[in-house]
Amino acid sequence: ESGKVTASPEKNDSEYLSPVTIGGQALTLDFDTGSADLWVFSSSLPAADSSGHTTFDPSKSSTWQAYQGATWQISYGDGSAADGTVGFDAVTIGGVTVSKQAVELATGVSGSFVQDTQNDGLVGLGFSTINTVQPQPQKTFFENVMPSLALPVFTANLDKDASGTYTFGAIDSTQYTGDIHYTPVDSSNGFWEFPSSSYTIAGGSPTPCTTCSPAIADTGTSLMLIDDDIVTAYYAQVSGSSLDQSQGGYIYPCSATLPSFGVAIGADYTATIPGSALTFAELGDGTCFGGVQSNQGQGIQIYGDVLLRNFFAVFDGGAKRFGVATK
Ligand SMILES: C[C@H]1CC[C@H](NC(=O)Cn2ccnc2)CC1
Repeated sequence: ESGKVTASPEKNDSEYLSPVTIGGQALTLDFDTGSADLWVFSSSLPAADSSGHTTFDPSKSSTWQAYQGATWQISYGDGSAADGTVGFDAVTIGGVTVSKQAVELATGVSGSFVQDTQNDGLVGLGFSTINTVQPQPQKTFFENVMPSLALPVFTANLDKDASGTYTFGAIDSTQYTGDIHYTPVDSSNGFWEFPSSSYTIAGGSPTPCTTCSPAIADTGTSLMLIDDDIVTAYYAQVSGSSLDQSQGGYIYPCSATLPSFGVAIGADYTATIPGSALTFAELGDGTCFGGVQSNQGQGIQIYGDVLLRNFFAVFDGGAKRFGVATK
């Protein structure tokens, strides 16, 4: 089997939201390859926290099975967090169903989730070694459905300020051009992680960097969070740019011309993003906030939506590899 769903961008393409049905209830969730918990706003949340959101009410699902005593709590790279209880229910994405998927009910959510009223929760598409359910980590939707998919893959075809597609179980050749360039994935940290040991700024042949941190493909992160030395070298090419503490990153006059930025996807492909696609947001006073920002020395580079929306991306759970193609 295979299925596809729309991925609709929020403002500034900060996240992409997709329709999911759980126990017959429709919610709008953020597919996140950088985590492995499927959690939803629940009817047990305080009304002040769930106001504006669609909530899942287990008492209204005839197929809900509570997982007595199980709990979960997660915190994300942007400082957001959520926690709660667990059960099992039928989860359908694009017509593909897992009959007994672990569904984590939020009884607590941090402020940024409360405010993001279009987002009713997350579908983690990382590896279940980082699932936070206690006493027993639970498998992701993709891990559960993989054996019944025509191909053990899902693809992300995100777009700039336009709806894209997530597809499970097929690689739709109408969604990309040329070859798909794959790299093996090291899933030992729970991420779609691969080496990225060269880069380009303003084109040219790639600069090797033996000290460059490995990278992860993370649909749940808006920006590209890159090793500090590379980010410094990038904005040295942007006239009028500066590191603005209050905004929390590099800003520049929106009239500036940004150089292209290319990053290695494994050993033999450089994914190059044109400068015109590297602004994340206009701050409203003629300055712009860059899509390339520092990873604050985290020892991992996070290739989020600023990269992914420029390519067709393949997450291959069968061969444990990640691939990109132009489109
Ligand atoms: C080390 C990495 C740090 C960045 C992590 N990404 C996220 O936190 C993405 N996200 C999801 C919800 N809100 C933000 C992935 C791990």
